[in-house]
Amino acid sequence: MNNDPKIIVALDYQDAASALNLVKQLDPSLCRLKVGKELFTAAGPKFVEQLTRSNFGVFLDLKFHDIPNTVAKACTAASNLGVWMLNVHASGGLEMMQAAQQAVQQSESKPLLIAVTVLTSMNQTSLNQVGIHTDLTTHVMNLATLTQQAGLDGVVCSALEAQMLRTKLGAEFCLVTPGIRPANVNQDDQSRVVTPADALKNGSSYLVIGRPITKAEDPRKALEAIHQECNLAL
Ligand SMILES: O=C(O)c1cc(=O)[nH]c(=O)n1[C@@H]1O[C@H](COP(=O)(O)O)[C@@H](O)[C@H]1O
Repeated sequence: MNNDPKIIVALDYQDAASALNLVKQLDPSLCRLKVGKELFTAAGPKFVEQLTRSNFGVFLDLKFHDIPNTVAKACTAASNLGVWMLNVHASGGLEMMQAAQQAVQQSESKPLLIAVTVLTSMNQTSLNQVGIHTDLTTHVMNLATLTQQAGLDGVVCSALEAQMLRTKLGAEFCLVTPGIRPANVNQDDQSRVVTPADALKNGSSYLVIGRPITKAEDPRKALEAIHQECNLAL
């Protein structure tokens, strides 16, 4: 029995029924679940509570990015759902992240709070297009350093940056890495992709995986194959 599953399955579905159809094929010892903007908007907080009650660790991925007071209040509401992890955008700034962290620490359940650095769908060109001309890797490092300074538990980044962040920010800092693609699997809209085994070798704490599992003919088998590829306990 694995009490700290490394794989977080992204439940990117349009309704609760479709999500539950996948969840019933999975097991809390094999993975955690991520509820993002699509499913949360369609199925709401009650559905998140239903998942947390079913023993799965739930990562509520709403990537809050607003003024500090608004984000802090949103983090309180999210913490009260009993989730395991939630996130904000690091580019919201130091003050916003500190307010978010304070709200989480004042909650009863104190979930892990992490901040998104540069989305894995972005590359240097897309970063330049939004007016950021810093080298992408340096920008990730700057935002991750700011996140640590704000007292958060970790960041969302690409596993391409995990090694650098692990060395600079220490063993305890949580590195959550989406953009995971087993070899020979479609890259979809992701730009910065890494295989599951390489991501763990690079120092990722948790791998966020959506379509390679949810769109597989047999999602349970796809999840187990990733465990085997990474030598993770089944
Ligand atoms: O915060 C996230 O989870 C996230 C951050 C990021 O930089 N890139 C990224 O892909 N994600 C999420 O991770 C999941 C990746 O899904 P797949 O591309 O289908 O594996 C999606 O739910 C994204 O919303």
